[in-house]
Amino acid sequence: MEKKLPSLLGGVMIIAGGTVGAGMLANPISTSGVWFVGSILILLYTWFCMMSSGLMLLEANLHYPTGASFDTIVKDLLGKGWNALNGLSLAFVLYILTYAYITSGGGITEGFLNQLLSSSESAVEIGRASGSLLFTVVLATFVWFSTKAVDRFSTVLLAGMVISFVLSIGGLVSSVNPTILFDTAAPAETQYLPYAIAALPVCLVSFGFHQNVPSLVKYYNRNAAKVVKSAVIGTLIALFIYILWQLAIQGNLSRAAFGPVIAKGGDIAALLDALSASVQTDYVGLVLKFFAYMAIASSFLGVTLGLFDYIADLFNFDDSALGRTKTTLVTFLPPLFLSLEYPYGFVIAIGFAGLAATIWAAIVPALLAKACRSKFPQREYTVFGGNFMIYFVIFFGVLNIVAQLAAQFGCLPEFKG
Ligand SMILES: N[C@@H](Cc1ccccc1)C(=O)O
Repeated sequence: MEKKLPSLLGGVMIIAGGTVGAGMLANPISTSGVWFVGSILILLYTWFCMMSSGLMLLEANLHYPTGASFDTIVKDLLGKGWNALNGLSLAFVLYILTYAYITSGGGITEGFLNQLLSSSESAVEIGRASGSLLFTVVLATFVWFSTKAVDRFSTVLLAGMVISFVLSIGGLVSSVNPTILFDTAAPAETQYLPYAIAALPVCLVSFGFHQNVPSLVKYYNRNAAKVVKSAVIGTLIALFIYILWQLAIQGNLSRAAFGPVIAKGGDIAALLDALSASVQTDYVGLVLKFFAYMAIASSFLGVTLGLFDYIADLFNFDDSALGRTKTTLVTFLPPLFLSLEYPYGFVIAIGFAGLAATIWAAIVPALLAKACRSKFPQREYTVFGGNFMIYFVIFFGVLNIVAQLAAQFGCLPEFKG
């Protein structure tokens, strides 16, 4: 008798949960130059390409035994060189995201503690470094303790995120101001289009979920139709949430008000403070801060758990208390030091994560699909659109790389608010 497969809902939640994360916090800032209408088009384009590349990964994955890792598949289909590049870009994304989460989580921790410890007579300033340190130590302890501890805590965070998102977004969406949203009060010569390209790599990060594809193949016992449906619906849910988020932020905070936030490297605490100042109710600003905080913490746990396992494997650290301590130090110390040295780098770091994620989450999956179509005559599942889609996704990947490099070398116009 065949075992019953888990319901579709489970897979949709795995994909939606893996996709939605702190990456979305950077979207309104990185798209402040093109503003709302342009940002929706960029999100749609990015969603379509990232969803398709996820399906290409699935196509390649199905030619290998269940549980086969990225490493096995890339080595077999594309060779050692690509595999090394793939592994490096993956590790880089995990490290740089950890740094981004520490800077932003540290900033919010600092703000909360300053508020909590200060009285009307004496203002307490614990400083950014203490905020980052505290944020990292508390969360890293969960990771050090066990995967199960991370799992439990993530579930609590996820529930908190859903509640606070609904509470704050409701208020913000109802107070959207069309003059701000469509920037109708801006002078006629205002330019938007030149800022479109720079937003791409940041949006790409917010649609990254590809590390979950192999687990889903296992979860549904190689039933391709279920995995496809989960990936499409799960990423559509993410798209819907991101559009609501754009509406809430860019409908309340004017384009010009992004200047000071950008000057602080797109610091999330700075964004939330600016927003609190422009919406009337204190309560919305506060709930939103909680939302952002939990989004950062849950992404932090997800990403660092992946990094932890990767490092333990790479250095052969065992699972004893001492082994786990070594792994914890190698996982968390480099990004922690970087964040103490450069505390305002959230959006810049997300952009770099986009550059590296382009390799393993867009270009490599397309190349894998292409290679497996010529290597294996038999096919269980083929992504729609034939070779055209392969080139479409590769073009998207190359465009993202060019965008990030051009921004790096100062060849793109920079929006400063
Ligand atoms: N999408 C995740 C980050 C991520 C990027 C790439 C791969 C996996 C995860 C976020 O928004 O936080």
